[in-house]
Amino acid sequence: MSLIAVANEVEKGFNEIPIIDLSHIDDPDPAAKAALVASIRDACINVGFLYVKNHGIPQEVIDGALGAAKDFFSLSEDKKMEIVNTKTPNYKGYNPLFSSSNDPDSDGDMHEGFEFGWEELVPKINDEKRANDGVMAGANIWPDEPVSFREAELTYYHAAVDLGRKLFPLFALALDLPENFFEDKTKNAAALMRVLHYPPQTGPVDGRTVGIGAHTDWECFTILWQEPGIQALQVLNREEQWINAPPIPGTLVINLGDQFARWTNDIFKSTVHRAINRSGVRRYSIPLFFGTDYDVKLEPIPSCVSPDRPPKYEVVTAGVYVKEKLKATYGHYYPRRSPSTHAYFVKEYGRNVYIRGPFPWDQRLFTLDPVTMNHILQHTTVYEKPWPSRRLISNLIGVGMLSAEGQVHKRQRRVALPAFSAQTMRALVPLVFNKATELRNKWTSIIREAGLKEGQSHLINVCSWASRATFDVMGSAGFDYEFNAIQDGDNELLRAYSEMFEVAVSRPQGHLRTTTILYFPTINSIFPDHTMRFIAKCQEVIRRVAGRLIQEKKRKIAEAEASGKSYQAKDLLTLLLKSNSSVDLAPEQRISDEEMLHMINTFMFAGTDTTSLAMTWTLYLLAKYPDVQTRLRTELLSAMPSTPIESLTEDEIQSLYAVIAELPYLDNVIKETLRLIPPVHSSIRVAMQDDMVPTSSPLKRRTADGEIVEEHVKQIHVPKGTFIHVPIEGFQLDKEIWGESAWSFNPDRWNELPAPVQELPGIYSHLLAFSAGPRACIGTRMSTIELKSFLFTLVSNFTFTESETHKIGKANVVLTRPYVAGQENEGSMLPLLVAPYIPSSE
Ligand code: HEM
Ligand SMILES: O=C(O)CCC(=O)C(=O)O
Ligand SMILES: [Fe+2]
Repeated sequence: MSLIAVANEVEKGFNEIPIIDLSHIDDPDPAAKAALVASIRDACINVGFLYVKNHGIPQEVIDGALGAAKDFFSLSEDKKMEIVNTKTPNYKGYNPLFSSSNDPDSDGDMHEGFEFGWEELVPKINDEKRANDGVMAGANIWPDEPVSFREAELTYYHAAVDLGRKLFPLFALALDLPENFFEDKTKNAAALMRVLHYPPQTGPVDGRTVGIGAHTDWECFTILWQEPGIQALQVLNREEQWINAPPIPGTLVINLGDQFARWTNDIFKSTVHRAINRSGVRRYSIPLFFGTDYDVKLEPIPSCVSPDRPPKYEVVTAGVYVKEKLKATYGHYYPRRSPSTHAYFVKEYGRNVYIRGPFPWDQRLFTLDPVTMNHILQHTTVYEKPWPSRRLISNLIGVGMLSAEGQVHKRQRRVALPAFSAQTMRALVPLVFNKATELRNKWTSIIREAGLKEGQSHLINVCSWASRATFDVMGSAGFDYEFNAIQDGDNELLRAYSEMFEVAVSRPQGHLRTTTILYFPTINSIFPDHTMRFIAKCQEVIRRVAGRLIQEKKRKIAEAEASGKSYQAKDLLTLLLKSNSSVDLAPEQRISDEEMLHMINTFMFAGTDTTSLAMTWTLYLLAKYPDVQTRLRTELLSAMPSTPIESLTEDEIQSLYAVIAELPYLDNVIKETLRLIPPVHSSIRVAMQDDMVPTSSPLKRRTADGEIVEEHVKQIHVPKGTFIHVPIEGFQLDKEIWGESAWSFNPDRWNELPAPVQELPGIYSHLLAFSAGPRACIGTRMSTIELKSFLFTLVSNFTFTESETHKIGKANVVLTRPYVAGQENEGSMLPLLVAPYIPSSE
């Protein structure tokens, strides 16, 4: 009977998973072998899953791998992040909680893992297998602790690979193929192994947050060890019921993957499965995925194809297939960890959660309740910025508005407010346009010098250019000073500022600080000596150069006044100085020259990188969503005057900007970027006294017998000293507030916002991106002018495309910055392919 006929006869689906005894695997008796093959064939055709007993992997080897895995996962997050998988081209190393999405519709898998591929236990100089294994190519990365980790995992790996090598002939026989059919296709053992850790999950399960989302495996077959005693794995049968696949002592699970389904034209099943750990304790599992060599073509075996069963799959190369899957699973353009962690908290514990920080005094309120957050951000005398984060900022830029509290802050904010009024901000428009045009010209000449032909594009690190541009704008709009950063960047003051700010986000152990700085601000508040000396040097330059600017300005204002005129410059410093000397200001409310310097520093610090990141992320999202880019460009071009921008008068620029400011799609695109990727990821406050805080969502509490009960209360008690996490991104990506599509980029959502959005505090379109209340951002208008003017100029003149070879990741290092995967140590970067826009090309 043909294989297809057999399949047709026995194909009946399943309600349980067969257990197959491998003790006869080497039995010379043909009948014993045939019986084994028949039972395997039945399992492969009907279930795609089977258990094997007497598999031959020694218990000590399993115990060793498990023990080392447990030790590894109990290391600190920072330690594990040293070998995070986005640093390698093929996702070897550590994948943090929620960083993978086996089910693309999920909110990320609720497990952390470690992945590696072929490697000899005793490394060989010329490891042919490793050199030849294509997709798996590139060295594994191992943690330096636990010290036995590499050896323990590799020992299990080789035992499992040996088992896999014995299984291939059985599968071949089950397919009526010669026993050695797969031999020349698996020379390099393209086997990937993962060790996985699933934290317990007790909150409601809604399919979006599960240990590992519903998926099929990608290779030929998987050898899966699961921790005894913990049910988590489930397999989907034909009736779409989830069948439990509990660990059975002494067995391993073998399940078939997509490569086999493709070889066999779906006669062998690659069955959907998932894992949810609701046991209340941690769970570990170890899958080893056994595929064919990289270059093997996944062509259907002739006996699996007939006129009635035509080929179901396009022929692809095995390695390419796995590579694509790896990218889809691990290569999100930004990690889902942070929003998933927030969603997980809400699901498990509700919208108001107390969490314990790393220190005994560190009790934190984590809230995603809009009513609670509004109270906290409005009551700035009760909720101050905690001293550790204030000290961090003050150490760098002095006590300016960002880090001051109480009377000092009030005084500074009062003096500064007039300088940021709508009217004075509008006066800056021509100056911002000048800078945008300068950047456009710079890019045009860079592209021209590259000698590009029509239709070609040039790789431009937009992140660095946006940063130069916003420094220039702040220099000239802020204090009438030309950094000339767009031109050459070689300016003493520019270097002092950028190097000093770099320190704030530097990488202490050669890896990025993640959100740690926000969650645990004390760790970073005390700089080591050599860093302090470096900062002192930068501060000395700033004091000298910027101090001189203040004195010069004061002299000019005084000179003008002496001659009966008023000094007419539009920069913030002039306005500040004027506002500070205004007759209605009592002398004790004036700020000193020293404080004035700290204000300048604060604007440099708070107003440049934030805006340049907003610009950078917008260009990135436009590259990522070409339809949005085209639609935006069409809108922008409709506002383009026939006269070149350079020849417009200041008044004409003002009228042009008045039109641009009202363009609806541009506005939507900017809002949507600031929502999806807010430059400031989160902030923190501390309660200076006991307080009763209003809440609009139930509190969850665990009773003595472990049950979770919900209490409907109107207020919660916040004791003095409690830290309050301000989850800016958390609110902006909340699916219960913004709807199911909250994590995707959709500028049109702003035409019709869901009702719960209106409840959000936030000074800018309900977003918390600029915060809310008396300590909200003072520069919202200024950054909007910058964003609109620059995007207008850049998007109408250039096209932006993602670079295939630069995978972009996002890290919260004080601000949310882009990094190129594998090049994190080179600093923040966002290379995009840029080409001049030629009207007929669209
Ligand atoms: C897209 C660009 C910007 C974003 C996303 C942004 C965001 C924020 C946020 C979230 C805060 C509150 C910080 C906290 O509570 O910890 C803040 C405060 C502040 N921002 Fe901005 N900002 C931007 C641009 C600017 C600009 C252009 C300036 C110009 C000078 C500026 C000056 C300030 C100042 C002085 C504060 C402190 C206000 C206070 O505490 O009274 N920002 N900003
Ligand atoms: O942990 C488990 O039981 C399942 C793991 C799995 O399906 C996978 O990693 O592909
Ligand atoms: Fe799987």
